[in-house]
Amino acid sequence: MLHLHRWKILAVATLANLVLLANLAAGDPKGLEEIAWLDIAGEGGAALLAFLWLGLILNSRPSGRVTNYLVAGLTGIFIAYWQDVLDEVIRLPEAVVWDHWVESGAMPLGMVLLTLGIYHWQREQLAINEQLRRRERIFREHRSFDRLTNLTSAPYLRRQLAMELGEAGRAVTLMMLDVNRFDHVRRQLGSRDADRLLQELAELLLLNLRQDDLLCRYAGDRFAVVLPGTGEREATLLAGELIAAVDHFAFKTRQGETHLQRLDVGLATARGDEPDALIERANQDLEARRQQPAPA
Ligand SMILES: Nc1nc2c(ncn2[C@@H]2O[C@H](COP(=O)(O)OP(=O)(O)OP(=O)(O)O)[C@@H](O)[C@H]2O)c(=O)[nH]1
Repeated sequence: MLHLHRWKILAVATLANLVLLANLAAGDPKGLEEIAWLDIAGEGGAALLAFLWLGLILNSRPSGRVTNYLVAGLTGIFIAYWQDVLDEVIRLPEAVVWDHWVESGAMPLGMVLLTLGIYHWQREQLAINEQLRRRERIFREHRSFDRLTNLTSAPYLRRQLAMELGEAGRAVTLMMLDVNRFDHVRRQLGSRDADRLLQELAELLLLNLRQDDLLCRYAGDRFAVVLPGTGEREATLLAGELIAAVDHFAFKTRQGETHLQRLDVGLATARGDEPDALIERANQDLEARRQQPAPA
């Protein structure tokens, strides 16, 4: 990500150099015996840490308002400490006052901007968490994520189901979704477009689910949805909505051709099952529905 922010990095480096040049132009280097090394270590260490935080922020964030606040805040803090360090090695004449402004002005300004940045960052994170809910539901475990779709995988599904099924008195339905004849689709489109189709289908399904539902990639072209607090009737309605959404999804191949696909669905509402038994029933239901003739 650092390459996205090269202007910001250049601006901070230029500012630090300007402060150094202004100190050199206005003052004289102190003798070695005058230097308080402990102060240099403390203030220099703080400047270095502020610079390191700046690098870490820039390396992990896209451009935008929140990043600008964080960078401006940390730059203020870094410059204040940098001036502190320069004060230790360069003696400025009594008449010079701007160094006090750099030190005492940049620090509180930096703190205010950093606080604003952290406040907006927190709001941004809450919004992202809301979006991630349908992928993660209750806990976050990044080793469980499927690289292609960014959805969680079958072991994660089992753990979530175990938690849901442990909650007495609450209906839970498991929905299995499978792309019809995906093997044929993969041969027709090629692996790269088939990969992209799976990714886009995952996004489409997420968009059509409710806040508390959990979508996982069960295996290959099979997805699973945990529907908490949902009985058979409601789950059937939801399944119909997902089928309709996929029916109307006009996937575009890299050649710009339209490809249409169909989703097969299986449902199983928990009746005291263990996770594996519920998954098995949902898979069986999917296979049984496939055998039924398609509605005219
Ligand atoms: N491109 C791509 N293909 C995948 C991926 N995972 C599984 N597949 C392919 O998905 C196909 C799944 O085939 P099947 O299990 O026969 O399922 P199907 O063709 O949908 O058959 P039905 O389920 O009976 O409709 C295989 O060709 C796999 O190679 C993936 O991540 N990317």
